Amino acid sequence: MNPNKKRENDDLPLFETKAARGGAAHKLFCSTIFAGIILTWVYRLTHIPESRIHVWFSMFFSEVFFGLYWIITQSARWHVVSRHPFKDRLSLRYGEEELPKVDIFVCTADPVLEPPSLVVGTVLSAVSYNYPPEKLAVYLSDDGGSELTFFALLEASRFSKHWVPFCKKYNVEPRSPRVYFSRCVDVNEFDQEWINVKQLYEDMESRIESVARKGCVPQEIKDRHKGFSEWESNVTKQDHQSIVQILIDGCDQEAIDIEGNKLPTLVYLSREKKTGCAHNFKAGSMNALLRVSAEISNAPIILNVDCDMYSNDPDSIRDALCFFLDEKQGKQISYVQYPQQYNNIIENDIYANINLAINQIELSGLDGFGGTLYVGTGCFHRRVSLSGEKYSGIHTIECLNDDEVNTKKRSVEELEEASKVLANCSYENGTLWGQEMGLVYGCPVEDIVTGLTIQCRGWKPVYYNPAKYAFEGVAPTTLDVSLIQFKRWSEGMFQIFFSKYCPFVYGHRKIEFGAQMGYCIYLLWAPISLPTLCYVVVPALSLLHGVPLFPQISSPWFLPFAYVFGAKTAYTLVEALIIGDTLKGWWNLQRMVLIRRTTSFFFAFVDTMIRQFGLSQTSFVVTSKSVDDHEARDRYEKGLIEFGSSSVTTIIIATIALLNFVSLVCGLLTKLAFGDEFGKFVAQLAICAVLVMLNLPIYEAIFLRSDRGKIPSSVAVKAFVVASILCLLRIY
Ligand SMILES: O=c1ccn([C@@H]2O[C@H](COP(=O)(O)OP(=O)(O)O[C@H]3O[C@H](CO)[C@@H](O)[C@H](O)[C@H]3O)[C@@H](O)[C@H]2O)c(=O)[nH]1
Ligand SMILES: [Mn+2]
Repeated sequence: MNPNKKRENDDLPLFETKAARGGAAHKLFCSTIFAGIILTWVYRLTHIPESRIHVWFSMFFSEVFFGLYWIITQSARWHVVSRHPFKDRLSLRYGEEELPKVDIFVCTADPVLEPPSLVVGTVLSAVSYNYPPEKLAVYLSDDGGSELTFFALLEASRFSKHWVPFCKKYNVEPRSPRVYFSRCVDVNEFDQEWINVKQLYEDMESRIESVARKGCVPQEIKDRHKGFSEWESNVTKQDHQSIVQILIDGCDQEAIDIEGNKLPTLVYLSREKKTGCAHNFKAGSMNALLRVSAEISNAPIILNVDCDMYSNDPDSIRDALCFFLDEKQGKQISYVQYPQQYNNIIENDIYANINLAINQIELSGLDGFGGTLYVGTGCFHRRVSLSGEKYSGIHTIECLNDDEVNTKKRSVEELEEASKVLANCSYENGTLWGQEMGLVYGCPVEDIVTGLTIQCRGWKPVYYNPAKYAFEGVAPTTLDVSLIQFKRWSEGMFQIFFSKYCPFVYGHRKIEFGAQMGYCIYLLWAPISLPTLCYVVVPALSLLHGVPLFPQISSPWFLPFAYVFGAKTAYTLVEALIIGDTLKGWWNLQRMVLIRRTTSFFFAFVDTMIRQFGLSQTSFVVTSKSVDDHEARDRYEKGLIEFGSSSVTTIIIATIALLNFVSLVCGLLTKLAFGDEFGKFVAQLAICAVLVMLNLPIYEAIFLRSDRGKIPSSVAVKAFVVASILCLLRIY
């Protein structure tokens, strides 16, 4: 390292933080909406009717909830910041040999839902980062305890000898061979070498897939690697001993690729599972990874990705390091979170997977208050903060390179034996793992609650959203899977709200108030189902029964209602367009918000309530990342919603659609002729009309479609019955 160079560059920060523009106008506009909201409340309280008070108050309750919730969502829009790292300054300041070690954790849980060929794509993208290989170690945690996954990883360790030098030589991107080769068909970019590597990859993939199809590894293959002996006893997903296999030992001089360069360490881990012994899902797996990696490589920086989240940018480790290594602010940074992005989103994003508002605005807004979320994947951590230490200001780059483990120089076998103990069920008994150490247990969104505890210990996280995606995963391609995911999330978040971790209590005086509010945007997903259900049912029913719920169109009180609705809608639309969404994308999102709120969030609310009375246990339903059904895949690509088997969900969706359709038609027929009546019911007619427009694909799925993804007639009939009963109920 040139000392002069070092000096002239030393004062410059390694990253900068910019505040978003447009503050004042935005704040003024928000105040007018706020005033409108207050006026609607005033109207409800000053115009209480003499009869049917419960109906009136259900509307009032909903409007109060929506109003307060809207205020909460503003917290994430008040102080939006963006971060910009300077990689070039980093490389001027630190030589390659001075960079810290990085451990990469990949989690998988099920060889069927998460096909091993997908998992090794992610692993291969991790071993081929543009980073000194002797400083990298990649760990695969397999909660499925599957020999199929182990076989795939073993294959990948061999293929990496060809893949890593090939990537670096030709600067291949992205570095998941699965994605890379699926994208460029038949471009003989680098001639023979390209063809060779592609052939090697395809051979490997077909071996992995044929073994996966068989469901077991043939004996002659097993005989060739000692690791398979672990599966000689009866190994099942729920019951097996700890398995640790170091497939590539970075310290070994022989661990080199075909060009003679070193390779990163590669480890397979499957922690012990015992029936009757809580394993705490992904949090448990991450904690086992934390301990095992501390034994083997003990890097001060940890990158955590889900098995479907391959690295899309081979340089992102260096970006993340700019935050941790910045002389002034770096010390306090606990984690650097990247957005969750997907590579299978189609143009007509029917399930609204793209999450633009969350990724482009809300997480940056929370970052402005020092409270950006840890979302479980695509996140770089400082090991000490993830393991539970408080921020104390002493963790600097010198400590980062503190390297005592390697000096012990133990053999692979010794390391494996020592690591197995750390991955045993009993290891955590009587310790603070899962409470004060490592990821927090007992919540299906272990990531969110863990991020919160880290912030409350004095650390400051960073959210970094680069133009070039750093990670890409697989988004759900059926309605079922998408709703399962949202149910797990909303349930886990609501559970946090009710636990000792409620940000207003737990975070009091520890994190900023804006961050406490920002958390609640997500923590209150589940209960917002109630006012939403009220708003999609009550105005429609009241319209049918001739009960007006809103001020006359000629009354001045009509204005605040119209303004609040119009301004909020315009706000979300303009925001969506500014951050790069399309009109169609926004419209799809409105539909999905309606569906999520009335199904996933509602079920999550009910289940959380049941759990409060101790009647059920926390669970974690892993989502499927493979679409074997080609017809379903076609429908996804055509933008047709796939209504699966989950009938209760579909009944709710169809009932709401039918109810509002009937109310709108009857309402128009009976009210349109009488000018005075019409004026009284304009708002209710408008609500029904909006809901009917949002639900057009639902009517299509009931009446017009004939494919297998449509709403089955049996479900449609049930929805008819439920809707009719609702219409006949004399609650008025
Ligand atoms: O017992 C388990 C269950 C899950 N996983 C892994 O956890 C990850 C996430 O599971 P997935 O089914 O893909 O859930 P998603 O809804 O896509 O996950 C999001 O939400 C989760 C919290 O609900 C976070 O843990 C994830 O990081 C975040 O990407 C996957 O890699 C799984 O292999 C385990 O390792 N062990
Ligand atoms: Mn996932």
